Amino acid sequence: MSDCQSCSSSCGEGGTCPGQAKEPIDKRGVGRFVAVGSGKGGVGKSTTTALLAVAMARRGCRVGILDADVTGPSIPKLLGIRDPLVGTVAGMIPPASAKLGIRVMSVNLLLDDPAKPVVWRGPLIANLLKQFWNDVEWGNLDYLFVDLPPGTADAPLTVMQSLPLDGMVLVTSPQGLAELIVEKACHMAGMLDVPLLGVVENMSFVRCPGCGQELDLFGPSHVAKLTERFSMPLLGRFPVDPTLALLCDSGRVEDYGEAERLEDLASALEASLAGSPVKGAC
Ligand SMILES: Nc1ncnc2c1ncn2[C@@H]1O[C@H](COP(=O)(O)OP(=O)(O)OP(=O)(O)O)[C@@H](O)[C@H]1O
Repeated sequence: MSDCQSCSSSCGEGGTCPGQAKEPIDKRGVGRFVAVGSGKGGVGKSTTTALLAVAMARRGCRVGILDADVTGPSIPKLLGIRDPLVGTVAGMIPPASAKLGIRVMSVNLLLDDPAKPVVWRGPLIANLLKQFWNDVEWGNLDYLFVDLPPGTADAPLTVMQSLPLDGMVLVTSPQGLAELIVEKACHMAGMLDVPLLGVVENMSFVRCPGCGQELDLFGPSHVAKLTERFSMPLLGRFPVDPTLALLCDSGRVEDYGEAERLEDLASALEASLAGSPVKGAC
């Protein structure tokens, strides 16, 4: 937690000051800690988080996903994980494991009924997110992806301040509104000193099943403006793909067949991360 006594601000927020310097946090056995955020909800942030994890797991990397979207957790559903988790006597919780060995922690794996909503105020959610890092036996991982809650409010702020992030991947879609809101998330990352690793444009186009032509379902892309403005790379573009939607709905996102697109995504992220030394690279 930050120390308000050492801060010149009079915001009265009690430990959530965005401008305050972060104390270094031990990354334990995690090589790369990557947050995935969007600003706007519904653009495919969780799907992209899962695809990033799948791309790295297919390369033989040890991968985890910390589902920080406490009020809208969807990672277990995407990966077909249903069994609730049980803590050990020592108070630590082993994460769940998906088909490719992707380790997962999500609030939905702690609820008796995953359909019940988590109706908690900000401080409770903030504490849970810290426990997801401190009290989970993640073990040694090459990549830990964090599916951030949408927006720029309390919960994403807590994650970005209390986890040892190497950087953040932004997910957007071609709609003007999504681009505008993702800019806010970019500014937030800048305020918190979290490096922007790049942007993934999801739902970029739809391929005509008849002639194969790419159609701009949501209008022309604005992603080049975004990458230029914030000096970050475009990590990948994903089409609106009914097969992907079906795989997500049936908990089989790990079976997504676009091997080349996923490999390109993994390479682009790896290149973006290449600036700083890797611990436990796969
Ligand atoms: N490229 C795509 N093609 C087809 N369907 C997609 C694609 N990307 C995401 N979807 C579908 O869109 C829905 C929303 O995706 P997802 O949950 O990843 O969004 P989100 O941004 O994480 O949402 P929230 O902000 O509510 O957490 C899901 O049903 C998912 O299967």
